[in-house]
Amino acid sequence: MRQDVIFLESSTAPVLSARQVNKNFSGKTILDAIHLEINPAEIFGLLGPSGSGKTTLVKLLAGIDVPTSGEIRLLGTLLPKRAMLQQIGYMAQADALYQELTARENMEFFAALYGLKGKRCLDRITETAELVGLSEHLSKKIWQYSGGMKRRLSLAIALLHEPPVLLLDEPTVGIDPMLRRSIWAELRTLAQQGTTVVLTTHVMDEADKCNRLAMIRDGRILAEGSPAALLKQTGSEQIEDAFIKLGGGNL
Ligand SMILES: Nc1ncnc2c1ncn2[C@@H]1O[C@H](COP(=O)(O)OP(=O)(O)OP(=O)(O)O)[C@@H](O)[C@H]1O
Repeated sequence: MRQDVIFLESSTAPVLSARQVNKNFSGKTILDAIHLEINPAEIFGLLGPSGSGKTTLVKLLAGIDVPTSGEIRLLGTLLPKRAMLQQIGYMAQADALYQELTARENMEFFAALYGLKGKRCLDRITETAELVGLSEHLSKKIWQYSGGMKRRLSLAIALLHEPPVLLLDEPTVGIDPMLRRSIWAELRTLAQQGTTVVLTTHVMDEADKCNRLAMIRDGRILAEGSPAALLKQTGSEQIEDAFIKLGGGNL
C-alpha cells in the first residue's frame, strides 16, 4: 500500500480540494470562488478556453502558487507545503528542462530531486522514457529536441517518482495521435491503480475521456460533472455544444 493513503481519513475523502478559492493578479480577478473536490483515482479534466484560468488553478492545486483567499488541501494537508511536493507529479505548460543537458541527464536530475536512487532510478527512467517513446533519444541534448519531444520528456519526468497525484497542464499538446492514445491508455492504467489525475485541456475528445470535468470560463466554474451528465444536463450530443450552452462560448 502506498504511504500517502494513510493521509486520507477514508477512501472517499477528496484527494484535492479547493474551497472558495480566489486569485488576483494586479487587482484583477483571475479565479473567482472556485470550489472543487477531486476524488481518489479519478481522471479530472479542467476544460476551458485560452486565458480562462486553467494554468493558474493547476499551479494552486500543485501548491506552486498561493490563492489570494480560500484554501487548497492535498490529501487533507493545507497547501502550500513543501513536503507535499513529493506527492505530486507536475507537468507545466512551459517545459522546465535544461537545454545543455541530455534527456537522460535531465531525468537523472529530477529523479535525484525526488529521491530516486540506484536500480529504482534506472528502472523508472527506462520505463517512463519507453512510455513516451523517447528510449532511442535519451542521449540527445534538449536543444536538439522538437517541441513535442520536450512535452513527452516533461511528462516522463512528472511520472518518474510514481506520485499518487498527477497535475498535467495540457499534457498532449504537440504530441501525435498514436502516442497520444498510448499516453491516455497509461493515464487510465495509472488511475485504475489508484493515481489521481488532474489535467487541463481544450481538446474535446480528451474531455470526453475524463471521469469528471469542470468547465471553466473567465476564472469561474460554469459546470462540473461526468461528460455524460453534462451532455444530459444540456441536452447536447457533444461536449463542445454543452460548453456553449452552459455559457462558455467557443473553446
Ligand atoms: N503571473 C501573472 N500575472 C498577471 N496575470 C497573469 C499571471 N498569470 C496568469 N495571468 C493572467 O491570468 C489569466 C488566466 O491565465 P491562465 O494561464 O491561467 O489561463 P489558461 O486557461 O491556462 O490559458 P491557456 O490555455 O492559454 O494556457 C490570463 O488573463 C493571464 O494573462
